[in-house]
Amino acid sequence: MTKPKVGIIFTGGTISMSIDKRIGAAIPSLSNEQIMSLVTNIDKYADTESISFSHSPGPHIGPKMMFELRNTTLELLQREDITGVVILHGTDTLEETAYLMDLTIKSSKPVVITGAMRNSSELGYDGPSNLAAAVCTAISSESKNRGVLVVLNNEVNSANEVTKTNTVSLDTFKSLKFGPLGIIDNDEVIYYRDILYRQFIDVQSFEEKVDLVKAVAGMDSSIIKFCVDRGAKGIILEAMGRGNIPPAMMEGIKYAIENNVVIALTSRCPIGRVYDSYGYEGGGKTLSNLGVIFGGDLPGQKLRIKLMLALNKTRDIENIKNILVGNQIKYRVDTL
Ligand SMILES: NC(=O)C[C@H](N)C(=O)O
Repeated sequence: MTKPKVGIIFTGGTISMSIDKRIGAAIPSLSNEQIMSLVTNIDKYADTESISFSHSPGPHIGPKMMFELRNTTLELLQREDITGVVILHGTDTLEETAYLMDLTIKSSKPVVITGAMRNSSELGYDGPSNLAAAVCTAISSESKNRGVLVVLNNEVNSANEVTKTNTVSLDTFKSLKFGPLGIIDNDEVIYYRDILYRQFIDVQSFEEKVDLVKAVAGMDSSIIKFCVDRGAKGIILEAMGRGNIPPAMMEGIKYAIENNVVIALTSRCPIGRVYDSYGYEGGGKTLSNLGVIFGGDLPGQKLRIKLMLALNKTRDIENIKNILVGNQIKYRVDTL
């Protein structure tokens, strides 16, 4: 019987690291072959093809590399002999890469991103088990049409929903509102729920100049003005609670909007949608009246990725709003 073939793209991250004795800290060091050799018995399940993309820690991967990785992934997905793609990635920026790829790849084949929280010098290195679980997920026909998936600690999460929640735990990737889509048990992926909609933004590039500003108690307008003056095209405002900011930031918001900088707002709370429910100075209503877009329930770093893509497609504020929070360009999973 022919086995399914999985393309495995290596980008770096802790899964490829060991402790360098001279530095006394972890750096990328394992070769692709060394990592693969630790995933014992995987050849019984799938044929694999390794693709070397980079040896980068997560924080060294920016939107440009994410987009290149998306292109490399697309090339693999277009091949008939490839059943699915697995990507090894540093966990620090994994959710941003996963989300960028989820929004820009329209394929029914599984794309699964994994990593590790412990490097290969540590007791309990979780790289091999995560990689094995990712391959099991990529070869399952059940994984088709579910968008980009994040697999660590034997859980499958949607790129759309997942975020890194814990600096050290193996169980760090969480879909905070509704939990994982499924689990990997006994080398098999079992789904408990589906995502209703996926979103596709048809772009070949992204707008680089999008900043993120977090609102803190007593903050003024200086950071927002700085972003505008150095050429930001968009700013993600990580506001307080339901979507409010200190009054002294209002001047900066007005300045940004006068200068055609798109402001999209999300909350610094880890769970919940933003809404313009407060009318006091700096409250959500005063922001939406100025033209600030209320960005749903995404964490700031993911809303930033989405705005970067949206700004590459259109500069029209209503169209941008539709891409960020509208329903019309979302497509049902089963239409693929
Ligand atoms: N666990 C990890 O992969 C964290 C590491 N700092 C990285 O993102 O490369």
